[in-house]
Amino acid sequence: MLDLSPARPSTARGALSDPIVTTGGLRKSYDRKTEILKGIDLTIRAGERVALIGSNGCGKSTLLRCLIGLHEVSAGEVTALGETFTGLPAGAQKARLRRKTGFVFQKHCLVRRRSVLSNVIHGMMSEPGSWRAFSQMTAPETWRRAALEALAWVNLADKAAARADALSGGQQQRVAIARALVRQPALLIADEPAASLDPVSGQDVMALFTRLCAEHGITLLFTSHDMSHARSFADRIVALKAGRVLFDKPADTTTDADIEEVFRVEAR
Ligand SMILES: Nc1ncnc2c1ncn2[C@@H]1O[C@H](COP(=O)(O)OP(=O)(O)OP(=O)(O)O)[C@@H](O)[C@H]1O
Repeated sequence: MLDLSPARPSTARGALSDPIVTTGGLRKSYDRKTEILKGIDLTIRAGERVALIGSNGCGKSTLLRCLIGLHEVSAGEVTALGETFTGLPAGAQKARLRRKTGFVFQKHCLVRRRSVLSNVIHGMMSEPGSWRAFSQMTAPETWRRAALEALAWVNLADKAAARADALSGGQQQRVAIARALVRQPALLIADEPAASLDPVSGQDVMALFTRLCAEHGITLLFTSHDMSHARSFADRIVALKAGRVLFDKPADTTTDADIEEVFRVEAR
């Protein structure tokens, strides 16, 4: 059931909260020829909002997937949400990681013909008895209530009975956010969540989920090609270039020159 108490108190200014995700020397290759990530050392602390930036194909999505055990790490170690692993997490670790993590992707991947409410209930899939999350008809009452509550967070409670494909793209992305947050995960991973939206809807969606994460004490790691989103909605910006961390600094001290360097094409 959802905890509807006020947002958990944030860490006192200046004090460091506990690490939620740590990597040491993380390397990733999909084949023997190309190494995508060449030794990533990263720490993300509870309650932080971190933007991961970098040019197309630099490995942002690969890193996100390695952190939560969706892709195998070739070398190095990951500790995420209390689970430490090399390679891939063991089955039980993977299940625990999955339960504590929410995902939002560029393509919201809703089941088009199902109701908005059923789609949000699908967010319960990793819970024990997950078959019951298949539809609102089979879901326990507590899950239905949690899903309705999550829909209220994204201002779509009145659309609960509508078919998912009857909503606009921006509304569908808000449903995907409700689905990701319905279990109140400790960590929200968002891979270009606003990329398929128009500028105004994209801004609204970013503002909405960063506010919800802050209110519910959820740590946020998102990728974006929109530097205004990275600067406005993250506390920290981590830039990847050529398989390494180019910089990792507070968003409010990241300069235009820093950003230019991220996207500057090296002379061959
Ligand atoms: N499952 C996979 N199998 C093989 N290669 C992959 C796989 N996923 C990604 N890659 C390759 O890894 C590299 C990094 O891809 P990735 O999607 O992580 O980059 P990205 O920074 O997220 O890119 P974009 O900004 O374009 O989304 C690319 O060369 C891509 O082709």
